[in-house]
Amino acid sequence: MQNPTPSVPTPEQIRRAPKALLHDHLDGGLRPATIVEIARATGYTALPETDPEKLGAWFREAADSGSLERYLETFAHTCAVMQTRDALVRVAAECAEDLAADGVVYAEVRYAPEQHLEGGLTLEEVVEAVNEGFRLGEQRAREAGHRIRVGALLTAMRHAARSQEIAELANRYRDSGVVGFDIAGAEAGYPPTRHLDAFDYLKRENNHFTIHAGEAFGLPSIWQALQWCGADRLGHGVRIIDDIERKGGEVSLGRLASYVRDKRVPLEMCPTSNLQTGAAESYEEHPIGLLRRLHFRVTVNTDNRLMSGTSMSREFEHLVDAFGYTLDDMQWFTVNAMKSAFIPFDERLAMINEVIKPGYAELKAEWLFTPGPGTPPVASGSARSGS
Ligand SMILES: O=c1[nH]cnc2c1ncn2[C@@H]1O[C@H](CO)[C@@H](O)[C@H]1O
Ligand SMILES: [Zn+2]
Repeated sequence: MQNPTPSVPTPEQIRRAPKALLHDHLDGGLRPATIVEIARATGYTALPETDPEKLGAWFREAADSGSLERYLETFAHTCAVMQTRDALVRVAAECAEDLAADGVVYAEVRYAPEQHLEGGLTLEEVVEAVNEGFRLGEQRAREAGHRIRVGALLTAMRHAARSQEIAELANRYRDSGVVGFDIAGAEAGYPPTRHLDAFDYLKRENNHFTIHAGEAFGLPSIWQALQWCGADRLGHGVRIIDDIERKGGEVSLGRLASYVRDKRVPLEMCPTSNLQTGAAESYEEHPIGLLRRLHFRVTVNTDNRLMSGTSMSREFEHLVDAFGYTLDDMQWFTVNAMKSAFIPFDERLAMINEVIKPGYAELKAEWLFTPGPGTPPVASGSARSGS
């Protein structure tokens, strides 16, 4: 038998492969059945569908509009059912369980605490409820035979004016479950420089942050996020492709693209989400293919599992179909993500060396133990030697 590697992984191998996720919205990943149940229990009557399957389809279709603004409108319904302590604990626990069942071993999950105050919770109570949910989900995952570690990123909404407050909140909880900060929401008209105070504060505190940039808006947004705000990572960053010129087989990088590659700035790419908001045309044409070839620090992410009907495994399946990626490529993306995580260096290294690499090594060795064509069938029943 020949070593079939490097071969295209099967969906089952993709699911079992250890994965690291840096960009996933808590309010973009609820189970449709949970939305329906919480809506019923809390008296929220504005859901467009009350059958879970139809509701899931509604989210995918409504988000599939080609515009980031329309995509974001769908979050009104998920946020509406995330206004009580119990709901937040439940949603966060299910998030950790769902990611773990999909083979995610490390996740940074983000949400905007300011969007969960309508039921009377304080910002602190929101953070504590979500943290409690993540711990519960990690424990349930362990009981089900999966290992996952989840950290929270606190998001400030870019159209609002609470970023300083949220940055302080992220700093206060940095040793208890919160690993960093982010800004999200409509990009056009709301440049990241509106929130310079918050970023300056976090830098002075030696804390970490990522910025949604270069998704619906182009290079100026990426440039500001990096050179004015000092972002550690870029949420999406797909438009960096606008600073890369291709003529025939020749590729040349502009100053900003060079900077991003030279400084190993992590790009949190979310292919399916980009197709829905119009930031990319198809998986085959998604900039991730070129950026990976050019050795940018690219990572693969889900963004919003509910709105995009996706999971980490599904994102990888699409990329495997489009680009023929192998387990080695998957490992490369996963190690990139782990290197770019906001937890301490020693923990990242241990995750790479003790969890991710052994996980891929095991999958890559599977061909050695699959029975070849000449293998005799296993005898069943009474055929015992010497009797
Ligand atoms: O792809 C995105 N781009 C910008 N903002 C987003 C995206 N996905 C979700 N959110 C926004 O982030 C908030 C906190 O999780 C969500 O409520 C949504 O408004
Ligand atoms: Zn996002």
